[in-house]
Formats: sequence, structure tokens, C-alpha cells
Amino acid sequence: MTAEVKKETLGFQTEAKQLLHLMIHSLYSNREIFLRELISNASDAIDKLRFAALSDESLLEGQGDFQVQVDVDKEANTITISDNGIGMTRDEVIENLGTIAKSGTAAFLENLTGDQKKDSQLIGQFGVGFYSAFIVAERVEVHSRKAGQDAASGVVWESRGESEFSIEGREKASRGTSITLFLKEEAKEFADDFRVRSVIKKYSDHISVPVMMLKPQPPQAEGEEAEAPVAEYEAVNEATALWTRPRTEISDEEYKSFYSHVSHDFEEPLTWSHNKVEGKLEYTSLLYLPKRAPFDMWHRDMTRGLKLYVQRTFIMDEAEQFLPMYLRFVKGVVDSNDLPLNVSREILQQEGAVESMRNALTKRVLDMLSKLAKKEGDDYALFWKEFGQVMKEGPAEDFANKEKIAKLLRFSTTHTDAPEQDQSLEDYVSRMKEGQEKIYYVVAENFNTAKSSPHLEVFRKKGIEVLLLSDRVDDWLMNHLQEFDGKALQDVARGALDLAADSEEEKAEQEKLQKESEGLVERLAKVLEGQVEEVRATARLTDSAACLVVGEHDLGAQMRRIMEAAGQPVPETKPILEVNPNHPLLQMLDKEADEDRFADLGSIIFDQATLAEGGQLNDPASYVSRLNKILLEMSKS
Ligand SMILES: Nc1ncnc2c1ncn2[C@@H]1O[C@H](COP(=O)(O)OP(=O)(O)OP(=O)(O)O)[C@@H](O)[C@H]1O
Repeated sequence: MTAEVKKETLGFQTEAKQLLHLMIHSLYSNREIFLRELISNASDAIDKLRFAALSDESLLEGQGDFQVQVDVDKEANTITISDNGIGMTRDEVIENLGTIAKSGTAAFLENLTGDQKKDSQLIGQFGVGFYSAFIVAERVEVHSRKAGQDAASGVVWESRGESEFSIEGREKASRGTSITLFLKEEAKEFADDFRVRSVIKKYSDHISVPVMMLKPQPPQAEGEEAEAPVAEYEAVNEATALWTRPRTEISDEEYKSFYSHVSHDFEEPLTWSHNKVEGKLEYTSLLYLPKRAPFDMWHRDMTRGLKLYVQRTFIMDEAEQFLPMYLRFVKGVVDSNDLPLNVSREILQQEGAVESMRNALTKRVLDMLSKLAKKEGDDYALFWKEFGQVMKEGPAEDFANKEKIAKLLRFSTTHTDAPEQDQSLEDYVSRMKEGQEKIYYVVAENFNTAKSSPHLEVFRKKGIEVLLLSDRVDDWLMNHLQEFDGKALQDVARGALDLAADSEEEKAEQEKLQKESEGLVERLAKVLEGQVEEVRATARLTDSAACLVVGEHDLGAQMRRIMEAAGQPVPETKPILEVNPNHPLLQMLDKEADEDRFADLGSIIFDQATLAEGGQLNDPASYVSRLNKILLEMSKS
């Protein structure tokens, strides 16, 4: 035991140190949240013990009245938050309070700007947790003892929130954790009973365990003999799990503060949906949409999923099985009456009830989103900006809800020509031209390349709208979506152009064009042999000389670039070069008798078509020297 008793000083992990520093400086203006965080942790610790006791009742040590206790001491300028939850061993204390185990911490810290306002929002998404104690405390002492272990295994962790903490053994008779904050002079308001009560009411009403404070003593009437005060505690919060209460009795404020408990998000939620389901399956769900994407949304191991309760007993955090991947940003609680209390992650994967709940909850979220999309104001735009790219994964993952998800998608289109993705497919369909059967789109590396793609020229001329796609996931999305409202989605850079809207007259003109340019096309095909699949004359261009088209079943240019960048093998296919015989450059080319010059010009036109779609040249140096040669010849003549 002596090793345990000895006081030892250890350094914080670098990330923990950085975070501590940031926390103290950026959250000062909202410092009362430390109480919410510590009570939230205490309540989580109680939930964990309640769960562990299901299989080992002895952990309760005969004391099953769970509570959090808050004591203030004005004279000593301290506030103490104690719980009779699971507690921590010495190793756990070091692990939990000295390091930050969250995935993506380093990436998060790299994102910091030094701008206090922005950083405080970021840290809010990261989750402030235990360290928020240092916003108001100059010193923090944590006394903990793990449930089921003896009093002698108690341990004290202490720190000034600078670079190190100390740890030593100290007996603790009762299980759980007690955290004492030695308040900074300017934070002494948190040693005041009245102030602390109001903060608890504000943030912790919904916590399902009672938060107890000493009952205020009635004022002594004059002349009365002062009796020794009896220490009596009373619950300050409502102490019923919020989701078990009827919707009509819960205020928006309560919903919002419960959100910060389940999500550790500093900001308010965008919206929520609270439902009690009865019948074959019985469960309650309370689902929230956050306002901002979490910093780790693109990390493989981001924390996701709902808090799972079975008959009001907490079972686990991050139960991922209740929602698909593309809805990984949804936070909340699901409380089931059908699952066994001893349910584990493995069992969840096999339970039929879970599958049905997952389907129902997915629909619930999609409905919540359609409602949000129909609502006045820019909430949906805000949602789309943060989570649009994740929603675009939906049609591939969730075939059954493809049509529903498709309605929720938003795009940039030639209708607005603006980069904001704010047009729905329904909007597009309502604007379709008479006789137009397909929904057209162009995919490019970025918005500007998409917007000025040569492929759009004929569409612009005819006033046919085209979706402008430039997110990495777009090609993938279109491959899975394939159609909307019975209308096929057509990549304008793929296959032969067939605009059903063309008139007979136009068709005849195109045929004439083809005939007249046969010789030119043949000569070009010879020059570019091995580089292109085919050369053909096109009517899709008005201003540009040429463009590249991919075969009907070949990989799109954007998908090809993404796969190449990821080091994946890409099938060898060659593009089709389509030329505009009416363009002065091609007319000049047609008249060119010098075969060498023809070859140079032909190659330049092909290379330029590659550049215009955002592609890279195979041999840029040759392109430059050919172009320079021609420029010099021009200057001589
Ligand atoms: N009162 C407590 N009793 C038992 N363990 C606790 C207590 N407070 C904190 N811990 C442990 O310390 C860990 C770190 O706490 P901290 O509040 O910093 O992060 P968190 O709760 O995991 O997440 P967040 O930062 O999002 O709040 C917790 O995960 C928990 O294991």
C-alpha cells in the first residue's frame, strides 16, 4: 500500500495542457457551464454504476440511493460536487484526468486560430468536460474511490491546471467521486448557495438523479435561542429523466439543456424530435440535430450513435446500431422496453427489435429533416451547409429511403449559377423544359470548373438547367441515385448528346454538320491515335473548340482522379474528343495543308479540352513548346 500513499507528481499530456490553457481563456465569459459539466459527469458515473450493478449487486455496498451532492463554503471559497457513482481507481484517474483519449485531438488543436470567439465555438464542439473546472478554480482536488473496492484504495488527484498534477492515496469511506474547486477570487459567486442553485436549475433539471444541496436555514427570530442546525439536504433539480415526461410539459429551454448533456455540444441544437412509440415495439426516442458539424465528422472512428437506455436504466453511450452512417451527426437518447437489460453491443447487432427501431428512427430523422426543409427561414440551409456532404452518402447506404433522401438533397445549378447548394431536385423538375426527359448534371473538381465547363454551352443556349456538382462524393451519389421522380440523371460529359428537346430542323442541321466534317474528323483521329477512343463532331459546343466526353459505361473524370489520388488501380480507358466544326480554330485547322502544323494544332486542341475540364496533361512541356512554336510563327507572319 505504501506506493499508493506516496505523493507523486506527473505532467499532463501535451494535448491536455494545450486544451486546458485554451479552455480557461476562451470560455471565461460563459464560466458557469463548469457546473453543468461536472454534474453531467457525476450523473454519467452514477449511470455506469447502476448498469454495472445489474450483474454485480455487491458493487452497491448496500447503498442504492443514487445522488449528486453540491456543497458550497463561502468562508473557504470552495464548491464541492460529490457523487456516489462508479468512482475511479488510481490508474483511471491518471488516464482520465491527465490525458485526452479522444480521437482527432491533434487535428482539433491544429484547427485553432487564436481568435477567441472562433476557438470557443470549436472547443464547445470538442466537449469541454472536466477541465472546465479550471475556468473558475485556481486549484482542483478530486477524491475518488472505485465502487466495490476498499476504503484504503481511495486516491486524491490535485492540480492547479498548469503543467502538472499530483496524485496520492487517501482513504475514502464512501464510493464515488468528490471534486472540490478552490475558487479564484473573481469566481467567488460560485461559493454562494443562491447563485449555485439557480445554475443547477438552469442546466441540470433534466438529470435523472437528484442534485442535493443543504436546505437553507430559516432566519432566526430575534431573542430566540440558536439551536444547533440540523444538516438536511434537498433536491434542487426536477430529477426525472426528461424523455420520460410528456412533450407538452417540457419547455424548449429544458430540451436545449438536455441536449448539452447528451451531446457535450456547447451550442444549441437546430431542432429535435421527441416521440413515444407504443404497440408491437415500445420505446421512446429524443433525437437532436446539431447546429454545427463535429470536428471529427470525417474521422473513421468518430464517436457517433445514441445513448441507449433500457426501461430507463442507462446501458451504453454511442449505440451505433440505431441509425445509419449517413445520419451519424444525430444525437440523442433511445429508451427501449423490449431489449433485455443485459444487452451488449454484440447482441444489439443480432436483435430483430433493433433492426425495426433503426428503420423507424431513420424515418423519424428524415421526416424531421423534411419538416425543417419546409420551414421558413434558413435553418435548412444551415443544416445543409454543415451536413450536406454526409447526407449525399445516403442513397448509396440506404436504398430503401433513396427517394426520401433525394428530396432532401440540395445542389448548385445553372439556374442560379451560384456556389450555394440551395436547389432541390423538385425545384429542378418543376423548371424542366417541355419535352425534356432527363435531369442533367456536370461533375468537376470545383465549382468554377463546373460552371464554365464547355459541356454546358448547348444547354445554356437552349435554356436547359444543369446541376453543377463539385463535391468529392457527387459522382458516387449520382451513380447510386440514377433517377429522380422517374427521370434519369444524365452526366452531360458522358456518352453521345441526345437532347430530346431538339427540333427536326436542328437534327437535320446536325447531320449536315457531321457529313461536312468527316474529313477533318478523320485527320484528327489519325493525329491523336492512341490518346483518344474516338473523335467526333458535336453540336453541344457553341463557344469552345472541343471538349472531352467519357464513354457511356466508363469511369467519370472526377471519380478517376479521386481513385488515382487514393492510389487505387484505375481501368485504362481513353476519352472521346468532340470538336465543334463551326469554331474558327477548327475551320482553320480544316484548311491546314501542312501536316506537321495540323498535328501540332490538333494536339493543342486536345490538350486544351483536357485543361478545360480540370484535368492534368500527360506531357505539359510538349503542350507549351507546341503552343510557343505556333505563337512565334504567328508573330513572323
Ligand atoms: N465524477 C466522475 N466519476 C467517475 N469518472 C469520472 C467523473 N468525472 C470524470 N470522470 C472520468 O473522466 C473522463 C473524462 O471526463 P471529461 O468530462 O473530461 O470527458 P468526457 O465526459 O468523457 O467527455 P466530454 O469532454 O465530452 O465531457 C470521463 O470519461 C470519465 O471516465
